[in-house]
Amino acid sequence: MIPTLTDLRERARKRLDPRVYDFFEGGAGGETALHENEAAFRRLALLPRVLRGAATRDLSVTLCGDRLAMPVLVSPTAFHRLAHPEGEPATARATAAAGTVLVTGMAATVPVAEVTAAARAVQADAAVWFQLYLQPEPEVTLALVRRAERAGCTALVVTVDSPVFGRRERDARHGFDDLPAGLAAENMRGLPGATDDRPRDIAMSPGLSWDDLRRLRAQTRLPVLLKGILHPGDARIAVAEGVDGLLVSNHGGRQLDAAPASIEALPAVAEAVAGRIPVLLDGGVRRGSDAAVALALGASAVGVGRPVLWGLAADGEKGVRHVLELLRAEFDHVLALCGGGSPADLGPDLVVARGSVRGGEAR
Ligand SMILES: Cc1cc2nc3c(=O)[nH]c(=O)nc-3n(C[C@H](O)[C@H](O)[C@H](O)COP(=O)(O)O)c2cc1C
Ligand SMILES: O=C(O)C(=O)c1ccccc1
Repeated sequence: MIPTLTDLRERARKRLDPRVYDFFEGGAGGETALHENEAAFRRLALLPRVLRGAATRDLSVTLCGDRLAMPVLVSPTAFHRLAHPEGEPATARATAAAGTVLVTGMAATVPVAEVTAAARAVQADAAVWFQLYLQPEPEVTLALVRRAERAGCTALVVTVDSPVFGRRERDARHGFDDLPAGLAAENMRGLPGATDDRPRDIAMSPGLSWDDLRRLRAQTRLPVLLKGILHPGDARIAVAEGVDGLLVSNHGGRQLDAAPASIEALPAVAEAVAGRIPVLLDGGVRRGSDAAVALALGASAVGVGRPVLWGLAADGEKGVRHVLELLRAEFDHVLALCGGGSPADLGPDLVVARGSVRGGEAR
């Protein structure tokens, strides 16, 4: 039997300390946004087209100069060594083998240069992006950006949905508020606020504005994507500011619990952006069909967070390889069943609401 994501999640649950499993799995508040991310996909259906003559399929997409073998990438998640002793390098090898992008980040338990090296050992031109939270002191942010540049990262992903940290009730119940001895956010060493044996804490910065983003963009030649955009007004500002891409996300339901499902926020953001920059989506993507729905509604690619942690906890690099191969095979299959030969063949006319007799938008 080929394990599905559900099987890997169950294997992860059995292997992990319940406090760690709940840290990975949980959301903010009553976990409405977390639940809705998956539920909203189930309220949508694909209306397949037929006889389109797509004899072969090419799943690849190009994003900010990097070519991805499929429109599924690995969203940044904290602390991979909590899932598996090899941590981020194992994830990086599996992601490189799948030919797609790993977004590593500030909360990685292995330094970014070791993560990019692991990816490149598998695939010489493997793409690794770096996620960061802008720190209140611009010089600290700049030091992190230089680390990412030196490590060979090819884009920066600035997470903007976390002016304050989400209220995670599972973590509060367990009293889970620090990493076990021996694990740390390794990219935060040697920065102001760090000591010899403890890296600087990751600060959330409610005072940030578009000025801070402009400063960052003036300090680097790397493309900058914003992660955690939900409002079309912010998407319009981002385009006007010259941002290179957006990631529509409610942070996997871990920040604003009252936020809509990512897939429900996507159409208005895609409309505001009108194709000028790539729009990505993460949150609740568990099937190739979810990726296809997101692409049809205007995403250029999707990210997965928790499924990668399940694979990593269940079986290390091999588990992550398996997760990405399942999503690739399912997406390829759904594309074929929709009569498509490439991601560009998926448009909004293919998506309808379940439970409505006439279905969806006017076609
Ligand atoms: C355990 C965990 C840790 C995360 N850490 C980060 C992080 O450090 N930075 C960030 O921008 N997003 C972080 N996220 C959010 C993910 O990047 C992503 O938005 C989310 O997991 C996507 O939803 P999914 O898990 O349903 O695929 C984290 C998510 C999880 C589950
Ligand atoms: O962003 C997150 O969701 C997250 O869990 C986290 C935890 C510690 C540091 C940074 C992010």
